[in-house]
Amino acid sequence: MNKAVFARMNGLGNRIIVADMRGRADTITPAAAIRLAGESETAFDQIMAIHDPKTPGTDHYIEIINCDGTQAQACGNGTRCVVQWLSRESARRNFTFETLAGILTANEHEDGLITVDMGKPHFGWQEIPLAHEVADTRAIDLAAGPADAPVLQSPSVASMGNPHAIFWVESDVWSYALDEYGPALEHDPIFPERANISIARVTSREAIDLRTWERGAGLTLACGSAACAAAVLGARTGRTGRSLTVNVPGGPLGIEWRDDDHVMMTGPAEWEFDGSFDPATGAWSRNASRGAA
Ligand SMILES: N[C@@H](CCC[C@H](N)C(=O)O)C(=O)O
Repeated sequence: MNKAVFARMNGLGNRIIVADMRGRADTITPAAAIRLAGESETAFDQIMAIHDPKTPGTDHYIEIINCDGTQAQACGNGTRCVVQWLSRESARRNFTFETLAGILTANEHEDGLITVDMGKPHFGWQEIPLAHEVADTRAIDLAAGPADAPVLQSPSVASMGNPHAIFWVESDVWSYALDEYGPALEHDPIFPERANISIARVTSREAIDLRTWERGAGLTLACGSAACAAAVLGARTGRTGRSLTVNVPGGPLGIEWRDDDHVMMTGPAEWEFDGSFDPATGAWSRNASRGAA
C-alpha cells in the first residue's frame, strides 16, 4: 500500500479533505471516500485531490469528490483550502488549477484570505443542465411543500460549473426545513445531473443570507459555489448589486461579479490536522507532528 498525505481542513465550516496525489497514477476510489466520510474524525463534505497537471500552463489538476463518492465540477471552499495547503510548502501565492469545470486561478493575500476566480456563470437551460427548455431560468417551475401552499417555489437557476437552484425567501433562512425539502429537490427530474439547492434571503442590496443542501453531501455550513450562484442570480434578477457579502452558516464570503463576467469569491481556509491514507481503501492514520499553522 502506497499511502498518500492528506489534511483535514475547512472553509467556513465546509468540511474538506485535501489529498496530495501528485506523482501518482492512482486515484481515490469511491469506496475510500465513503469510508473516510463515515468516520467522525475524517468526515468531510468534499475531498480535493491534488494531481499532477494535465494541461500545459496549469499547476495542478484538482479532482473533487463529494462524501457520497460522486464527483463535482466545482468547489469554492475546497479550492481555498487547496491554496492554503500549497502556500504552506513554498513562497508561491498564485495558482492556476484545472477542474472538471475548466481552468481557474486563485491567490492568497497577505492577511491569509484567499480569492478564487470561480469563472463565468451560465444561465442557459442546457448549460445548467435542465431536463427541458424553460422560458426563463430566472424563475423556473419548481416547488416544495403542499401543492396548494408551497413553502419554496420558483427558484432561479445557474451553473457555476456545477448546477445550482436558489429559492428566494422572505423569512429567516433558518425557519425553512431545508433538510426535509433538499433531498427531493436535489433529485427532481428537472435536474438530470441533480443540483445544489439553496434558500436565500436578500437583506440589502449588498448582502444575502444563504443555506445550502449540497448535491452529494447534504446540509453544509458553507457552499462557495452556491454563494457565487446566489450573488449572480441576485444581481441578474434585480435583487442585489454585483458586489456583496453572502452570509452562510459558517460565516461571510465576499463575492464580486466583475464586469468581465468572472465571479470572484474571497474567504478564509482553516487547517485542522493531517495524516496519511490509502487511496484504495480509505484506511488512514493521523500524523501527530504537523498541526495548525
Ligand atoms: N462545497 C462546495 C460545492 C461542492 C460540490 C457540490 N456538492 C456539487 O456536487 O456540485 C463549494 O464550496 O462550492
